[in-house]
Amino acid sequence: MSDKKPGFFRRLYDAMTDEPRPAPPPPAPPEALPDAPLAPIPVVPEAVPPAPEPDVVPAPAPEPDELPPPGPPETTPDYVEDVEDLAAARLDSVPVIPAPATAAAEPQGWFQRLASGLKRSSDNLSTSITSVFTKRKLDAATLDELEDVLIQADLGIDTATAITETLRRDRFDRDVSGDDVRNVLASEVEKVLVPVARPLAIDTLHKPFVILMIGVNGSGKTTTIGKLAQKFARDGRSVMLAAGDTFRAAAIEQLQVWGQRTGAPVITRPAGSDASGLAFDAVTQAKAEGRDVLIIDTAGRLQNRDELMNELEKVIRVIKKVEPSAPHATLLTLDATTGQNALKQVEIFGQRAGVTGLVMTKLDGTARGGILVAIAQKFGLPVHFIGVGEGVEDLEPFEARDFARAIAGFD
Ligand SMILES: Nc1nc2c(ncn2[C@@H]2O[C@H](COP(=O)(O)OP(=O)(O)OP(=O)(O)O)[C@@H](O)[C@H]2O)c(=O)[nH]1
Repeated sequence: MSDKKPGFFRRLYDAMTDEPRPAPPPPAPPEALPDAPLAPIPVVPEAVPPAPEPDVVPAPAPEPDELPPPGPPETTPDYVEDVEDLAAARLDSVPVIPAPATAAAEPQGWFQRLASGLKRSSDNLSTSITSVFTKRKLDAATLDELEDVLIQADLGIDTATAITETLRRDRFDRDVSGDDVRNVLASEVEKVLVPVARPLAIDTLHKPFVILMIGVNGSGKTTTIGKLAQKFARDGRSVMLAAGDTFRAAAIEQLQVWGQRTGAPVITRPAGSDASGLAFDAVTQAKAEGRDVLIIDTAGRLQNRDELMNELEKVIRVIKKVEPSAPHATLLTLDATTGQNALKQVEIFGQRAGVTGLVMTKLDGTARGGILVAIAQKFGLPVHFIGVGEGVEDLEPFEARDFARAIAGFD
């Protein structure tokens, strides 16, 4: 960093935290790429409509008597909430671009879906960048303003600084257009994302390969399980699902519907049953049947609810009693709309449950997609998939370049 006066958000952040910013951990060692996808099998011949179907599955909102409400936890550090509030206030002043219609007349490619899903994030950024770079030579004040814009877009301090420092080095005192800035933005974001964009490798030596799906309430665990089951079934793998969200009857039914669609048997117990007992039975049965993949759902829990996190630890201990190497992947689903709170979720779930990879959902219709960059920068955890809608085709493996270009607003 130079000795320039930092921008407002940078100063605010620095004033509110005296925690040193940890260097991101080195990326995990490379894994073998997954097997090449096999030709689709006729397990699910019909097109799968967006899930859940309202007439079959009730809306998956948590039941107030049984679960804490979804949303940010009470333990969010003050500085995060303050920065988030200020950022939200600024972002709210930007015109809202409606979320893209899900039923397009022509089927879109993945990049188009990603770009239109991220349109609110990229439009907010582009609008703010354009307003900073109107007929100006690049000077220190402009760079400060740009840094604030990038921090407000949830990209994180380190990425914001990298972008402004690149511009300072290469373009200081020269005319710079919004497009120039967006190009630097795309390239710096891609640099951050390349090490974390790693496919979920299914190690066929494990039968079953056990995937544990965890996250806060409503973050998209069950829907993601359904989408993954569909992908695995298409790849010719035999999949079993375990309805480990035993808190909510609706979650059990929701998973059963996905099981019917994908041809995967679903292990269930009555609502209110012990989740670790169900996990034990599911691993035992999947082993006995020689299944390729077992995906275990869990109840949504806020990361600051200690007793619920204890329960999650117990589920993992019990799984290990049947298969010591399992779970082979512990995937944390993150709802992109929660913004800065997602950082806390990664930290605490990582400590308590040994998260091995991330799935970020709901990148469609949020202006806060930049948070994925801050998470990648801070934790270096693999990001396996991203979701930009409720339909089965709206979850795809995470690609650094596509995401970087989409968030910078390139088509
Ligand atoms: N727009 C959008 N909605 C999504 C996406 N992923 C999931 N959803 C929706 O988010 C809502 C919650 O998803 P669930 O899969 O039930 O979430 P969950 O984490 O299992 O919820 P709990 O069991 O309550 O913890 C559902 O209405 C999903 O259809 C996504 O990528 N985009």
